[in-house]
Amino acid sequence: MTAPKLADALATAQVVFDKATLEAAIERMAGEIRPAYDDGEVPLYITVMNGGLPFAAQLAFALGERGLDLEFDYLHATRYRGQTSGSGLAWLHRPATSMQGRKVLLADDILDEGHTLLAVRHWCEDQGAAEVRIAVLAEKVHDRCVEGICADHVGVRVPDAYVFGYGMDYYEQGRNLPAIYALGD
Ligand SMILES: O=P(O)(O)OC[C@H]1O[C@H](OP(=O)(O)OP(=O)(O)O)[C@H](O)[C@@H]1O
Ligand code: HPA
Repeated sequence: MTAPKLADALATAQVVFDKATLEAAIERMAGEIRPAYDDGEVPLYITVMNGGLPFAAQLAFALGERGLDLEFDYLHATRYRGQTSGSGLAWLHRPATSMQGRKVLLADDILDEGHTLLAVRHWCEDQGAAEVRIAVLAEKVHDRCVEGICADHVGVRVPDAYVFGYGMDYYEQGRNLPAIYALGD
């Protein structure tokens, strides 16, 4: 099946957050997160691929500017697989670094229904993480979120529509758009 075209989606999509607003939100988040690591322990910074990549990079620099060192690793768990609705979670890569006794900071693009980050957080806890903190660029506002998950740090709240850009894909396209768009009707 050929994927719907990004250009067609952009023709009717709305910009919900532009680049300047997102950059400011990430700076604010870094300011909020920094004091959680004042004890000098280096957190294990886990990027949730693929969508979390641009946000995680920007947040890492903003934390570095505030004097916080991070140890990097990543995981890839996906339940949308290039589609606009989710199904079962598939783990494509697990971090190689031991989490035993570590403070883990997860960076992802979006908390939508919460299944992905709930499973990821449980996995980190099962691996012996001493603490798991979650930072997401966007949280979707609706009442379908699973019980037992919330983000500790949120950049922006997005409406209940399929969103893309700034790491998030439209059929694996548009991840490097420097704004968040909501898909039109
Ligand atoms: O809260 P949920 O409803 O579980 O959805 C959020 C997850 O979905 C997206 O990942 P996706 O499965 O699209 O994988 P990708 O990052 O590789 O695109 C996104 O990056 C989050 O990890
Ligand atoms: O609205 C979304 N857009 C992109 N990826 C997603 N993963 C969960 N929800 C979304």
